[in-house]
Amino acid sequence: MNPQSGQGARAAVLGAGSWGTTFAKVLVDAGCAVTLHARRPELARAISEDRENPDYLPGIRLPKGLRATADPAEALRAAELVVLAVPSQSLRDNLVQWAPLLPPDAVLLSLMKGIELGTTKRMSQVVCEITGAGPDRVAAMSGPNLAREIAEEQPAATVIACADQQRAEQLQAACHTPYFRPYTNPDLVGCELGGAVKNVIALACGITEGMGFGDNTRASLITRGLAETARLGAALGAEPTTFAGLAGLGDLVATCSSPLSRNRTFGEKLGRGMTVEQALQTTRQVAEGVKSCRSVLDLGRAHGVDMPLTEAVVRVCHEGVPAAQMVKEIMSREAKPE
Ligand SMILES: NC(=O)c1ccc[n+]([C@@H]2O[C@H](COP(=O)([O-])OP(=O)(O)OC[C@H]3O[C@@H](n4cnc5c(N)ncnc54)[C@H](O)[C@@H]3O)[C@@H](O)[C@H]2O)c1
Ligand SMILES: O=P(O)(O)OC[C@H](O)CO
Repeated sequence: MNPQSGQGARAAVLGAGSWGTTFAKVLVDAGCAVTLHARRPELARAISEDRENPDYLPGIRLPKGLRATADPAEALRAAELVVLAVPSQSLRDNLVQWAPLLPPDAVLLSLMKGIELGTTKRMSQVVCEITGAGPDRVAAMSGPNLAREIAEEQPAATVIACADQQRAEQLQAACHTPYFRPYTNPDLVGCELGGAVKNVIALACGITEGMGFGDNTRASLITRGLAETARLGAALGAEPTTFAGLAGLGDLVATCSSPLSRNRTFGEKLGRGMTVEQALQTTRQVAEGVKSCRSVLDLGRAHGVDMPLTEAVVRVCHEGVPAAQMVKEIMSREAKPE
């Protein structure tokens, strides 16, 4: 990548779901040369030739310059920037296959919002572990970024988090368009935690929405969800101000409020009485919080952090506790100062 500016970088985007495809479009619109990797050849063909991803972004016209391939080696050839956009729990397996194909100096950008089950690692930690890349080459992007709105070029902002400020600025330049405004932040831990925990809180918001509760309930969940995210962040060395920013409050508000959110929608189905298995059958895209609620809770427990909303979501999603009982339990917790 050009050391002064990431503009015009050769980029590979691995994962042609809704966010990978949308971000590939953003990069093309910002002037990068982009190849998108889709697992299925027929989807790669539709993206390259019909300029549409009918499975994940139907009706969105993709830019002419966007090429897609089902061959990861072809996507990664001579890439200066490698963008990772697969479900969090499948990153490790995918990356083990892709690692030998990665150009040695490529910058690695994670778009994922989850915590790995079993290891409780953040996605950038998994990337460093599998690829051997140092923290100066690994970054994460997080913020209020519902894919479909951005694919429609509705204005939005985001955060590029990297320990290396110059790297963060390169990435900022690589994806800055008239409709997509990236900020930088050196707090990788805080930005990644914000993205992972908001999915869990969005599930809680969806559940209460499905039960028929309104805006006071949602605002209470957002605010107390932010409090437990910030507590976890403090225990892990994040900057408190990150949680007041786009990757914290910004993403919480967007995800907890939007009918486009897969996590909120999933929660709504649970709140209306579906089981997790029934809800899973109705959705093709990933709702990260369903799995990450357990790893977030494990992370909190390992650091002695109280995360009552996360715990409540785990109980509904994985322990068969009815949503109504969960609400009763949350509301009757010991009274305390804010
Ligand atoms: N969609 C959004 O609005 C959005 C916005 C910001 C961040 N994110 C995050 O980006 C990441 C990717 O999300 P997405 O929305 O693109 O997901 P998606 O479900 O729309 O697509 C997932 C993609 O990963 C691929 N994949 C590779 N290995 C897989 C496996 N083992 N199982 C399932 N799919 C596999 C799929 O083929 C598909 O192309 C998630 O962590 C999500 O939280 C999404
Ligand atoms: O659709 P969701 O719930 O995965 O949320 C998408 C984005 O993370 C919103 O910023």
